[in-house]
Amino acid sequence: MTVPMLSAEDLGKFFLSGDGRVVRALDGVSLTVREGEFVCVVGPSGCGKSTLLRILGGLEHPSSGRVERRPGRPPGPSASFVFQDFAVLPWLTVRSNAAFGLRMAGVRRRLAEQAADEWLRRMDLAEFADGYPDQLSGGMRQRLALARAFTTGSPVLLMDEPLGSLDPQTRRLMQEQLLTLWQEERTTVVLVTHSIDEAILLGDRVLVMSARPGRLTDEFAVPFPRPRDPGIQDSPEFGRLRARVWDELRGQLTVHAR
Ligand SMILES: Nc1ncnc2c1ncn2[C@@H]1O[C@H](COP(=O)(O)OP(=O)(O)OP(=O)(O)O)[C@@H](O)[C@H]1O
Repeated sequence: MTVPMLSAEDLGKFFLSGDGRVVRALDGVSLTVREGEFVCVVGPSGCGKSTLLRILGGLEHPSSGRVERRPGRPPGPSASFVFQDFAVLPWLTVRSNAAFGLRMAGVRRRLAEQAADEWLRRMDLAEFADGYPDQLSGGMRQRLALARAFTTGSPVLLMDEPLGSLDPQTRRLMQEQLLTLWQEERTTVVLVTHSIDEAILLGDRVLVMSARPGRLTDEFAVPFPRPRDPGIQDSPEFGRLRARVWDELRGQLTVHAR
């Protein structure tokens, strides 16, 4: 748990908006994510959470600062993304979608599909393997997106509000499933969410970001032992931590609203 898997030092990011203005999205963001750690990031809308995740995963270059990732073990992509909008490919079968990340990494079809089938089974999607994503419900499509990310065997999963478009009941079930899966896999995860409860339920640490330009303003260690029972959400200790995180986040929202 002590080996750094991913670290960012003094990240800054500027964008040029459509009307020629400079948008400062991130400023002085430094963080270290240890191997096997589950880190959640909360912050006001538009504060740069997705930008941070994209930079951590190498989809975007920072304007300043740097990111260091430990090379993947076993060889393969160094990070896999899971997005809110499922990002499944409608013209590919469910199996080919699950195998997609590995295929893109150059793994032969048969091996990639074997790995995909195993993850589809674990995600209760085995019977849909030959079907297409439009035959799946929203929750099932998001399970498919998770299956694809886990199938890659990538040591780091970067999740951008992965459960954000699910209805509350499905979201709760998915949180429980993610909790169980993570406990089995211990993959290093950075997850962006708007839900404080989700961040505390899933994470080892909750990082709070300021309104734009995004900076990390505070972090909270989550004291609940693993394996975690989703029932902890009803405990007084959970309530107290929720209140502390909300206090910090509300400060940032208020600054933003002024
Ligand atoms: N490619 C881009 N070009 C111009 N501006 C961008 C680009 N990407 C992001 N931005 C701007 O940078 C800021 C941070 O965006 P980002 O999507 O990272 O925020 P966020 O915290 O993930 O937002 P939300 O919570 O609403 O998903 C926003 O003002 C956004 O408009």
